[in-house]
Amino acid sequence: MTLALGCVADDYTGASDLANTLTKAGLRTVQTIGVPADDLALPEVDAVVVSLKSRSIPADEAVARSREAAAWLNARGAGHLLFKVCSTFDSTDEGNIGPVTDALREDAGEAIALVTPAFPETARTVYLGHLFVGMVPLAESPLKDHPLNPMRDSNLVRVLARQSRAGVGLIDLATVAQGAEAVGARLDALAREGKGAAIADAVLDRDLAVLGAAALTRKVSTGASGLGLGLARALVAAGRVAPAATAADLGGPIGGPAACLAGSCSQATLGQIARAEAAMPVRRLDPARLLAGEDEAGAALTWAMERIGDGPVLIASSAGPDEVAAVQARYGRDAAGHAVEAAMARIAEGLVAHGVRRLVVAGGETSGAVVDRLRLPAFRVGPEIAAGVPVLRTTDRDMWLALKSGNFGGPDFFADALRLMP
Ligand SMILES: Nc1ncnc2c1ncn2[C@@H]1O[C@H](COP(=O)(O)OP(=O)(O)O)[C@@H](O)[C@H]1O
Ligand SMILES: O=C(O)[C@@H](O)C(=O)COP(=O)(O)O
Repeated sequence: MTLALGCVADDYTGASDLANTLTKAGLRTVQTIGVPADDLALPEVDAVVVSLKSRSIPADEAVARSREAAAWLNARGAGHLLFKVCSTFDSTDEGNIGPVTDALREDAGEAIALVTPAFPETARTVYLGHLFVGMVPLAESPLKDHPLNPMRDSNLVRVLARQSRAGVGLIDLATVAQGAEAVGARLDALAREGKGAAIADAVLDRDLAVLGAAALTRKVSTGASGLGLGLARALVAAGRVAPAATAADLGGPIGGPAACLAGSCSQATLGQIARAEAAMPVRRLDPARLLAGEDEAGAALTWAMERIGDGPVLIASSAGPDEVAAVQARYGRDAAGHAVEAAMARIAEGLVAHGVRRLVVAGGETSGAVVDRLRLPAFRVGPEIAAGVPVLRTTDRDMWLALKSGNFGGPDFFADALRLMP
């Protein structure tokens, strides 16, 4: 297998978002969980997205795991390496986007990497280095209250500079509007000034096509699904990939019981859970009781088993910013997050042990915890449920999954997802 594009994603929902974008752009794509074992059988593909759970771990560990993934992809001839980060640039000043970008760029022998989280399809745009989420700057969006990575600075040149060894420059929209050569020249100029990364503006998909073409002339870039789209278009335009004529055959219906799990506390997910109440039984975990050592997971599982024969159920830990802050103040941010993730993973394991083969998970870290516990090695990518969220089919057994980024999906996401998972 010779890969046109190798991708290292810092979380599992982000990886399926990217795999969805690449598939839609015509690249045959597979998503693996972690670095694949040597004996994992993978179909012939143009792109592999290696999913890591490295967004919110110590930077040195994120660097080590990303390097391992990059080495696996490079050994399969990856022509270009994309480090997939969140379109809302989720990270803290202690890491991990800067350190991983520095490491992958240095390993590839490059002086500078192009970086952009722009993803206009989901209303993430970058102008003069400032990230906008919908109509507001990042620091005024709900991401300011993210439980693990509260984003309080919209200026990504500043954000990335605080995380990076080398300096960070800007490729502004006026330069992007001049085309890929102008972007390349700007990258060269910034590299001569000693910068190791450049935040690139992008507002429309056509800006991403320019950035993709410019990025492809180097070995490494960092971005969200939008840059993936740009790279995919550039690969097809350069004749390095023949766009797949038909979507991969993912196999027939699986049937049986279905369940949804939500650990995201994003505004979008909170709204989707409220809407789901009309369509299915919803059980809310009590994180305070869970952290106090009560068997919330066991109780939720018993509750689910009593109902799942009649239709899908939803179990959610999600809470609004005040409730999350109260739990974190008492138990600590990481301890609270890990305890809730562990409970979700245990519930998922119990559901699958009782025959659930259609599972929807909301939240990046939550999806990581669940998929790891279920030991799923890789996914093929199916139809899109909502922008950034595809249906996934496991490669080693008959199971449908949807891994939803907290922020993505329409108001009826849970019902929409289950409709596409027969
Ligand atoms: N009620 C809660 N209180 C505190 N933390 C929570 C609560 N519910 C979920 N969490 C934690 O918040 C984090 C949400 O992150 P994640 O699953 O990545 O969602 P998103 O996709 O919105 O970023 C997880 O670590 C999860 O365990
Ligand atoms: O780029 C994005 O916004 C998503 O692909 C993503 O990474 C989302 O992360 P979570 O919200 O933590 O799921």
